[in-house]
Amino acid sequence: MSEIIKTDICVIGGGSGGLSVAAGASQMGAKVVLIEKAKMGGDCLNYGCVPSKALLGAAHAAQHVREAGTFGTDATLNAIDAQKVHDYVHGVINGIAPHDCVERFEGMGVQVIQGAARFIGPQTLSADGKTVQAKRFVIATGSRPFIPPIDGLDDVDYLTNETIFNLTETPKHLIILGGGPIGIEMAQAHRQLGADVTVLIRSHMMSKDDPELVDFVRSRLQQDGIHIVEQTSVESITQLNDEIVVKTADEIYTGSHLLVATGRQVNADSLDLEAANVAYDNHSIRIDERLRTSNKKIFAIGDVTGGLQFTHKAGYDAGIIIRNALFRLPAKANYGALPWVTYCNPELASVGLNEESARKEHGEIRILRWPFSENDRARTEGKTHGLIKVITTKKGRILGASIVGPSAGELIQVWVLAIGQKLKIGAIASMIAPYPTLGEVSKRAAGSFFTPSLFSEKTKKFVRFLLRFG
Ligand SMILES: Cc1cc2nc3c(=O)[nH]c(=O)nc-3n(C[C@H](O)[C@H](O)[C@H](O)COP(=O)(O)OP(=O)(O)OC[C@H]3O[C@@H](n4cnc5c(N)ncnc54)[C@H](O)[C@@H]3O)c2cc1C
Ligand SMILES: NC(=O)c1ccc[n+]([C@@H]2O[C@H](COP(=O)([O-])OP(=O)(O)OC[C@H]3O[C@@H](n4cnc5c(N)ncnc54)[C@H](O)[C@@H]3O)[C@@H](O)[C@H]2O)c1
Repeated sequence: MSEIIKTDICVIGGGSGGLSVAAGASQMGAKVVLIEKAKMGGDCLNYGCVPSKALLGAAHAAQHVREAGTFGTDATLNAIDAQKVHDYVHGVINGIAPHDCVERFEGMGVQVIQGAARFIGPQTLSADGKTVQAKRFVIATGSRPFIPPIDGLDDVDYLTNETIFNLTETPKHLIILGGGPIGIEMAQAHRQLGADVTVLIRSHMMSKDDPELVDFVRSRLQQDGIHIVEQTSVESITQLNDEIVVKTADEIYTGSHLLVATGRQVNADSLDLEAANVAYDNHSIRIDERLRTSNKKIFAIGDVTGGLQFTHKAGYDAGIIIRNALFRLPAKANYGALPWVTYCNPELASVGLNEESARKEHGEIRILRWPFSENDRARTEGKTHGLIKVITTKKGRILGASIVGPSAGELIQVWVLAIGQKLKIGAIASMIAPYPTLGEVSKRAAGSFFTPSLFSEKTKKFVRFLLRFG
């Protein structure tokens, strides 16, 4: 007979979403069981956000040295030690890991089971030889790399986000399949760390972002020396000794390493969801606005629900779960003010509607732009490659904002607040921004909403009229 554990909440998956639910629920007095089959911290800590941003940190450090001459500094980049870069990346992971570890969660009162969970009934699951019965379940099992069915791919040694951060040598020539955030961040990181890089993309690079802003990223990557091939179709892949040969409809590419970054596959298939009456398909577990699955006692959050797949989205979902499952409030998820950022140089950050979707939803819109080349701080720092683009209604309600440029991920936050709080453009235009800061681009773009009426003939006439009275 297996041990039977009865609990208030059982969370499956110890990644960004699951850990947030477990920590919140246990600290608010619920009895919580957390089941994790691999590494605590999930993708973000071990194979995602943290190692990718640490690798980019190392790459940008190398690039700063290469570009130091612009500022009159005589610096030479002598060598990049790939083993030390690897150790740096893993040092960063190890530094954050205690925050997500089993001991910390057990210290909060969470019972952690290390094993793979699978449902054996609508309110029962099994993991590590134990049976767990819970009032509510939360599925937070994340996603894994989607491997496309390309002829020969299964027979070559390819990398994914789960293995690329283990490299201790710089690839001579890295071929990347995919031009989403993983492909683009990894392309720049490896190029700036000394590899030749070719990116092969079925559609356009960063297709979820505004093409006008993506142009800035594309030109910078090309300037870095990255070979980007868009709208191409990979027909076959073979390995000849140490060389990987990728054949497209028009060309043959030969590289030393291959990274597959062609999207994600949700981790739903091994949970025996049929036993729990939870509906799902290859792309996601089906949920309603309250993040309940087709079994109302079982919630699903984060990557496994498909759609937007970000750590802060999984964290936001966790808050919705706490309100629904613990406080019995009918809280609904609303992703209208959920930002996303690709952390290459220049960064590209967005929130809300883009130009195309805003036109579809609102008809007549206003588009406000301000280039970083007109920003004094960007000039002093030599970082003028970029643009802010803001979309409003005719009356000035903010619908969306995108920024490509230095620190875009930081600068977008004022727009996240504005959209979340339904502020009008005048709120940003009237903000006093310290001089000289990059953030002035937001104020200047917002201010441009009023330029046509403020400096119009009508205003001039009115001012001249008022001046007649002394
Ligand atoms: C290379 C890369 C870079 C990224 N960079 C960013 C970034 O900069 N910013 C950002 O916001 N997002 C980024 N992301 C996305 C982010 O990592 C994910 O959106 C986030 O980790 C999703 O959290 P989650 O809790 O849904 O899933 P995960 O963090 O993947 O956690 C799921 C956990 O469930 C476990 N699990 C699965 N099945 C079972 C089972 N049957 N039983 C028990 N446990 C199970 C897994 O082992 C895993 O630990 C990046 C992703 C990648 C791949
Ligand atoms: N900075 C961040 O927040 C960040 C960074 C990395 C990853 N992520 C998350 O991880 C998710 C997955 O990232 P991703 O880049 O793998 O996926 P993606 O779905 O965003 O992009 C997939 C890319 O692969 C291309 N593609 C698909 N099949 C192909 C084929 N057969 N040959 C060539 N190209 C092909 C597509 O055209 C597209 O460019 C992202 O959507 C995001 O949610 C976020």
